Amino acid sequence: MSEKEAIRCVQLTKRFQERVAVNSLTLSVPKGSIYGFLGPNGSGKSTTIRMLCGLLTPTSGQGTVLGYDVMTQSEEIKQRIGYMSQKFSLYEDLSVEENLDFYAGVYRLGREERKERKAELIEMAGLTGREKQLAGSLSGGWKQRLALSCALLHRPEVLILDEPTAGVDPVSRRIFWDVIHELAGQGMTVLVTTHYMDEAQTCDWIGFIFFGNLLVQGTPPALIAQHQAADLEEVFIKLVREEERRSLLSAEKGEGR
Ligand SMILES: Nc1ncnc2c1ncn2[C@@H]1O[C@H](COP(=O)(O)OP(=O)(O)OP(=O)(O)O)[C@@H](O)[C@H]1O
Repeated sequence: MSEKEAIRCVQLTKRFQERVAVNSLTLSVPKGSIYGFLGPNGSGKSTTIRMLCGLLTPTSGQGTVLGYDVMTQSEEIKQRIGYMSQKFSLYEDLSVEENLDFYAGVYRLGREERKERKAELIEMAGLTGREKQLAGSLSGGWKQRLALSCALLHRPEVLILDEPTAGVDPVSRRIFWDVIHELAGQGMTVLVTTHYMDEAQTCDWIGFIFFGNLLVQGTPPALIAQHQAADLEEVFIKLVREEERRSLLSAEKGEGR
């Protein structure tokens, strides 16, 4: 693993019984970059993320996060990453501040650090004045920024976000992505899944996964040029159609997937 890589997977594979959810995935995320992980529903993005976070054991292959092995060093990884799952893990009956306190406790922050981080993150998320508001009464965009703040309390070096903006309005999405870019500008590595191509367009790197297979990886302009497409959405559609044609052909030849 190079010093410049934050995340590396080599032939990472996850099977659920007969189903191959992630098939021999090899990818690399440079430190300080934003890597957009794209693919249709059910293509293996969340499964990959769960393996990288140490929440799911790979069937085979290798994965490292900041040089730590996902198979054997998941505790070291968990201490150094911030993870936001598809369903924000907030306590709806706790206030903004109480949610932050809860996660500060999980990350075992000392009193002073807790106070300092809470103040910084409340400001960063634009939650000033809402400290006493119940998380359950916040709109989607605020919930999302609170969940991000909770994931950042322990100053992680890598941020892993699984569809953080699903169902959030365009203005909130824009504010959220401004924060993501600011964090990356400060050296944070971000791995993020999204179905929104306007968001993907602003990533430094893109990986497209389909039925567990990583089809392509590159910068948005390089992928658009390679596929002679107008934009990333067209690249995405072309890749999916090509794959569907290929799997149809192999099914006709009796090869199966
Ligand atoms: N715990 C599990 N047991 C069995 N199959 C699973 C499990 N988790 C995921 N799968 C299957 O693995 C495949 C990949 O799912 P995954 O959730 O990783 O896809 P995804 O790309 O994140 O999809 P989405 O965009 O809908 O979140 C799917 O076919 C899914 O049904």
